[in-house]
Amino acid sequence: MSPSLLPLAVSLGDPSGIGPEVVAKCWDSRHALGLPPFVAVGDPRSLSEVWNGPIAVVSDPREAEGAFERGLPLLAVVAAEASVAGQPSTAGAHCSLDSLELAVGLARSGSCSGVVTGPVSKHQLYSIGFAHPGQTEFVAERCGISPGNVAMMLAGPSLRTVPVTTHLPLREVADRLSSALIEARGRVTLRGLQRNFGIAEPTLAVAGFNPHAGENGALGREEIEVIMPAIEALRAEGWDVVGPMPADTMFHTSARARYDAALCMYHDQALIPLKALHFEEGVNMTLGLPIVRTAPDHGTAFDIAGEDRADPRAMAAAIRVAAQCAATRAAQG
Ligand SMILES: NC(=O)C1=CN([C@@H]2O[C@H](COP(=O)(O)OP(=O)(O)OC[C@H]3O[C@@H](n4cnc5c(N)ncnc54)[C@H](O)[C@@H]3O)[C@@H](O)[C@H]2O)C=CC1
Ligand SMILES: NCC(=O)COP(=O)(O)O
Repeated sequence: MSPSLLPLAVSLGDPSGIGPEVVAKCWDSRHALGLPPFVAVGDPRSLSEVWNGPIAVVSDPREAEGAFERGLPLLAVVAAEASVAGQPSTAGAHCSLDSLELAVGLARSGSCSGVVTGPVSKHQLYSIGFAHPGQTEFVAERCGISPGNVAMMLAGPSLRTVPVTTHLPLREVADRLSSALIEARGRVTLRGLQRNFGIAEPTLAVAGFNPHAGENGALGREEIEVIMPAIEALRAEGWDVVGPMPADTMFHTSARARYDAALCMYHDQALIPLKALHFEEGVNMTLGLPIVRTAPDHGTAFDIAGEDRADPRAMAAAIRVAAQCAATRAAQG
């Protein structure tokens, strides 16, 4: 069986969040949404609490394709206590981590064609000792890649963005930015566009850090001293890189049409434009890994969990993009 035909592993995320609901809704609408076979990984009770559709418990992902038409295939990770939608718990945090671990392992071992991760609560994970900023860095570590050599891409139909720095206090961003980090994230992004999206000669637009990209140094010198050297280093390797661009004018319609991805200096600079344009279908993808990993762009949404209000389209897009990227990679060999 070609790797792109293997099922995807989809972790349910925090069992008290909307992950179980959106995964179940994706299975319900699998034909209308054009979704490939996938196997859910998580606590069966978190699904049954919010959904009365059929669950096909499997013990091996190879059973998922055959089971996919009769029920939502599930590799069970049973939490120490049953979860309550909207009420995060320590047992739920452990379950979300165990589910993530199993799902990533299935992709790493080649049993699944990639992993789609359901939303977890960082706060809950930190409270049980999770030492990574997010799932991105956890998956990177499990794949033997240093966090500096992966990139978190947020992708929607008309925009892809990559933050250079991710989950850290805003006041620490300026100190964390370095030419080496910007260059590394830029290179991972450019290679990731080729590897996952089949864009042979990608164009990367690099955002400035200060208002008006520093106004020639009058409003900050990061553009001159930190960002420009990284751009020049990437150009010297032959990459098509533009910038530093003023961040407030690089996301309107005609500006977006001129690049394949925007490299942004911090989390909200990248995620605000993406979620403003594409919240309902935004996909978070980790570039630089030997495996395919995607996720919906939203979080656990504890405020609406259990109310049948969760929109499954971002999870569906994450599943679809993972399958497309796995197929693109397989075709490249
Ligand atoms: N990939 C991941 O695992 C992510 C996890 N998070 C985590 O999620 C938790 C909550 O984060 P928030 O900032 O509140 O973001 P959030 O995305 O969970 O919720 C923001 C708002 O959007 C709504 N919303 C989110 N997804 C929705 C959907 N599919 N359908 C309908 N409404 C939806 C929520 O009800 C809420 O009002 C945090 O602990 C954070 O760490 C946040 C983003 C990504
Ligand atoms: N804001 C994006 C986000 O939280 C995703 O993080 P990760 O858990 O996928 O690393």
